[in-house]
Order: sequence, then C-alpha cells, then structure tokens
Amino acid sequence: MENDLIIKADKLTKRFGTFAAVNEISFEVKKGEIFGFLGANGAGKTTAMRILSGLSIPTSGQAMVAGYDVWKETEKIKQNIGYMSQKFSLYEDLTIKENIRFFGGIYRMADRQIKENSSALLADLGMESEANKLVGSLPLGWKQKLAFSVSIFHDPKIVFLDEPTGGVDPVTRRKFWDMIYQASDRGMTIFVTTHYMDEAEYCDRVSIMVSGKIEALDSPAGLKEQFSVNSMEDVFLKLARP
Ligand SMILES: Nc1ncnc2c1ncn2[C@@H]1O[C@H](COP(=O)(O)OP(=O)(O)OP(=O)(O)O)[C@@H](O)[C@H]1O
Repeated sequence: MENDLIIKADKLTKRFGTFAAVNEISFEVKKGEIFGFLGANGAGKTTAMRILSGLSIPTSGQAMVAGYDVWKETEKIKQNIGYMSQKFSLYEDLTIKENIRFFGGIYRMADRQIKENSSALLADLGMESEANKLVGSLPLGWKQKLAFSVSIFHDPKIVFLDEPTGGVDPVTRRKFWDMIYQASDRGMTIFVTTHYMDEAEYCDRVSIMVSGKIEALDSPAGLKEQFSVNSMEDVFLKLARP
C-alpha cells in the first residue's frame, strides 16, 4: 500500500443473493483526510463501510484498510480502527464512566491507561460532574459526542462514522464537527457518511454513491464545479436523485 494511503479499494463488491448492494467500487483515502461517503438511502454506504471496518466480508474485489486486508485480516482491522454506527453502541444502563471503561477494555487498553485517559476525556467533554450518570438519561447530542469519543478512545488511525449526527439540531451538529476537526488535526483519518449537505461541505473530499456504484468523487468545490452548481445539495440532487 502506498505510504500516504489508509484505504485502497479496488472493485470492491458485496452481493446479497443476486443483488449487488456494493458494485465494484474503487477509491482511495489519504491518511489524515476527512472523507465524506454520501449517497441516497439504500445506495450501499453502510454495506461498504461494514466491509472496510472488518465487520463483513466482500463477495469480490479487494481492499486494504490501515495496511490490512479486508478478506484475511478483519481482526487486525477491528483493532486498528474506530467505528461509530447510527445507533451507536453505548450501553444506556451503564454510567458514562462505566461505558468508557468498558470500551477501553474491548480495545484491550491497560487499566492504568483507561483511568488516565478517562479523566482527560471527561474533562475534554466537560462531563466530569456527569461521569456517574446513566447514559440513557443524557440528551442525544451528548450521547453522540460521548459515542464518538469512545470510538476513538484507543487512538485509532482511522474512524468510521455512520450518520453520527442524525436527529440533532445544526448547532449541536456543528459542535460535533469541532470534535471531528480536532481528531483530524491530530492526524486521524475520518470516514463519514451523512445525509446533511452542510456536513458534506466540511469534508476534504466527498464520494457520492448511487445504486452500489461511486458516481463522483472530488473535493466539495471540485464537485460543484464539475456539476455547474452552487451547493453540495444541488450536486447531490443532480446525481443521487436525478
Ligand atoms: N443483510 C442484507 N441482506 C439483504 N439486503 C441487504 C442487507 N443489507 C443491506 N441490504 C440492502 O442493500 C442495499 C444497501 O443498503 P445499505 O444499508 O448499505 O445502504 P445505505 O446507503 O447505508 O442506506 P441508508 O442511508 O439508508 O443507511 C439496500 O437495498 C438494502 O436493503
């Protein structure tokens, strides 16, 4: 794998029976990029992301993630990435502190490291006084920030975010993106799906999937130029909802 690439996919395909949910997609993501993975409902984003996260095996094609093969090294991939799904995996009936400790354990961090990093994380989130509250009692925006923090608690090289900001207002979303930028500034690669076009504008590059295929891939400015429109919303409408 070339040194500055963290993902390289080549004709990656996933079929369910005869239906190709992901149909020969080829693309690359550079280290440290914020890469937006867009597409209408059912376009195949989650299916592709699950393969790239080591959670599902492709039907054909190749992909390397963080230097590991999606066919043969799924356990290595899982250890070296972070993943936050739409329904994020926090335990509602555990406290904030207990959730952090639990995920540190899953990522095989040492107890001392979990303790030290938990304090830093709680301070960063401004949640120190809430540490013993049940996650189920938190507002959605807080849960999303906590879920993101937990998904990168082990300092992975890349984090996959599947619609991380669904259902919250623009101000809360903007705050969430401040956290994404901070992680990106530290050199982490961000791979994010979203249905919000303001978020597409925040990405370095954006790919747009239509019916299992990647139909366009460029910077937001490049895509707007290519499609002769003024907003990502219009790019999306032209491509994904022709
Ligand atoms: N396990 C499965 N078995 C059969 N079909 C599936 C399976 N998982 C996904 N699909 C189908 O594959 C297609 C792509 O689904 P996927 O969830 O990847 O889309 P998506 O782009 O993430 O959509 P959304 O934005 O709604 O999350 C859909 O038509 C879906 O019904």
